[in-house]
Amino acid sequence: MNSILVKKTTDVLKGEIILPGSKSESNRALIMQALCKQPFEIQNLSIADDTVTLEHLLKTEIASQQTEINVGPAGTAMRFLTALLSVTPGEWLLTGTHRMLERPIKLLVDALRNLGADIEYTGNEGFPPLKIKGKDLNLTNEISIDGSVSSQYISALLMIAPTLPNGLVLNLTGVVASRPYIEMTLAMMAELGIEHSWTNNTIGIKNQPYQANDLFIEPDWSGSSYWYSLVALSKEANIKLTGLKDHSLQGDSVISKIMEDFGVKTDFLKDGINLTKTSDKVTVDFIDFEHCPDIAQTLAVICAGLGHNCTFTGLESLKIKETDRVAALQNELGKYGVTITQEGLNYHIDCSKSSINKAATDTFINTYHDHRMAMAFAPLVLKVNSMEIEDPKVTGKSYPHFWEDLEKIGFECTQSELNTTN
Ligand SMILES: O=C(O)C1=C[C@@H](OP(=O)(O)O)[C@@H](O)[C@H](O)C1
Ligand SMILES: C=C(OP(=O)(O)O)C(=O)O
Repeated sequence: MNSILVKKTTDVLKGEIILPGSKSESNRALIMQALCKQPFEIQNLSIADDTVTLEHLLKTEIASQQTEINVGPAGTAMRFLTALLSVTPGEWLLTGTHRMLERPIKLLVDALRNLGADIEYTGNEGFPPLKIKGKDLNLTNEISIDGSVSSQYISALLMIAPTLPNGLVLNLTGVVASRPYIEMTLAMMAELGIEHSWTNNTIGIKNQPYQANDLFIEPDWSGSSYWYSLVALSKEANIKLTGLKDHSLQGDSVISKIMEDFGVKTDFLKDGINLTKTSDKVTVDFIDFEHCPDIAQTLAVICAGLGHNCTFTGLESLKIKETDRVAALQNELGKYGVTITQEGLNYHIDCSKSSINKAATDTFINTYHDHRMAMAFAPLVLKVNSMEIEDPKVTGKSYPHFWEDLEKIGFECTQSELNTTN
């Protein structure tokens, strides 16, 4: 496996970055395109590996009735295709990477089975691979699902809902996590003419046709978080992120508000946003990530970089993502003496024994097949002089040109064959 040596060449960051399109918006657009009877265009589709994979699966493998459908590490593709293939005539084996086979899917499979789907586990009960026989789902049109584990299950059900003979009445139980992703799904469906009702915890969608309408994918706010981090950890910075808008479908756009408390100002321009560093002071010590789990790693590293003790909550879903992200953060921040300790649902980040900023340290960062581990840690180089990061290609999952963009604003990134046993 390769690694990348990242060095800073300046403390003053200036430049303009073009982020990839949102992978969440892109993957929804592709599923809806497959469900819509008339063609439409998707503009600014993400170049993320997960989106490229999903597009290939839909337009080539599923279209030509290949039986084995492998989503690789793409969680949304796994969950969205489980629902889509349940209503697509054919016999399918849906599988993914080793880690994907550890990511739970029982709640979604149970919900689909209650609607009438024919799905079997071919490995461990509750986990992919799944053997799916696609058919009409007409056992009932009203089901319940626990909303506290993954919003992806709910988005998957909602997207097929208008194609079900009697539509869908979906009751959400428990505390609904990652809610903005459900709102994103419904908002994009609305762009394609789909009406819904959402009263208390019940979402209703009648049987109705998707209506063709070209979709535009906004740049990725989750990917913007690494640039916010670079600005927060710099001495001086002025970075433009092209194309991002104030009113976004992406819940991770909340990063612009969160970062005000970390001394980063966001100016919304006609064609993007401008980030400037305004202060070294941090004015927040408790952050809830229940509705924006993908930016938790970024913020943990920002706190470590600024030597700021902080309590995080809403991290439950992090344990079932590309890796156990809480454990991964504990291991890698631990290399700098920063600890994360759990107390009930709260996680305390303690920098009192941190080696960051005290002396130049060359540390090897393991990435656990997780794009966000690599990208969340890279900005810390501003405080530690240089670091070596495992498996640079891992960023491809959402942001393939991340290292090139870092070089553009003045970092040296040198890829090398890894000869350690890390
Ligand atoms: O629907 C989506 O596009 C996503 C939903 C979130 O997952 P959970 O709902 O499992 O938290 C998020 O973490 C993931 O990166 C993308
Ligand atoms: C959790 C993520 O993706 P997924 O669940 O789609 O694999 C992510 O991109 O951070």
